[in-house]
Amino acid sequence: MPAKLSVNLNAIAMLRNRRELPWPDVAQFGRIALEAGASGLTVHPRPDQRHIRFTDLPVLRALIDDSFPQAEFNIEGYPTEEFLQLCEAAEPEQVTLVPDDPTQATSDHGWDFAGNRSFLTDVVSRLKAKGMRVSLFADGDGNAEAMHAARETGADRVELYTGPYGGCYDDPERAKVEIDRLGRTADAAFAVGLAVNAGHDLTVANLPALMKRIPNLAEVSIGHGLTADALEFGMAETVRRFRRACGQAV
Ligand SMILES: CC(=O)[C@@H](O)[C@H](O)COP(=O)(O)O
Ligand SMILES: NCC(=O)COP(=O)(O)O
Repeated sequence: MPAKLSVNLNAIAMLRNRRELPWPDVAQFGRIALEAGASGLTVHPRPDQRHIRFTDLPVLRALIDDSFPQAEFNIEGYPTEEFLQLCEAAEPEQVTLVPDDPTQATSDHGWDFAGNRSFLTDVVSRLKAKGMRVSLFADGDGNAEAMHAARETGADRVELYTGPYGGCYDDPERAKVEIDRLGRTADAAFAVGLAVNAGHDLTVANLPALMKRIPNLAEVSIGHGLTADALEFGMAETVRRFRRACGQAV
């Protein structure tokens, strides 16, 4: 079964926020992704709104509802009261809870499930009562007990944090070690009845080996690598368009 692809729009939003201008248009890039067959859109609104702004959420919700009703909206973040209220207003199909500190540059670890059992159980139950699927960001460290504890919170899925694997792009031997750890974590998650997502620093180059070890991955969410490829593969045509606008014969 192929994994679903949810396109993370944070990097597009970060480019937009460099200027007080409405481009690149986050919703337009979401539309392009969904027209190209992506299964859904992911955003990770951080408290300082440095990339996704809270006002992006209803726009993306409307895009999916009006034009891509089969697609899913996935909102990721640390479950503050503000974040939970944003989710309740945007009604994403999936919420991915991430143990981020507000000052973190990006997500870099999964939950301590045992240490946050009661907090996570309350949050999961609040979101599920409103019909949202809940996924919990998890280290891919092969810890089977952590998957038991994740299951006990009532969550539906875990999202394996693949950053350490993504960081092995120039070290195939270390990549094999990380794949093995991620694979053992996924096995433990499946054994307790959790479905498994994965994300962070995934690329066209590193996805196939991950899919081979975890063929039942439900979904991958990808932003940074996918946006980098979009720039690379769209650059030549864009330069030609600008040359035409300069009056050049192209
Ligand atoms: C949970 C996760 O791995 C992604 O959401 C990642 O944190 C993207 O966030 P940034 O785009 O802010 O780095
Ligand atoms: N959940 C991970 C995600 O949405 C995207 O992470 P990245 O591809 O931007 O590293």
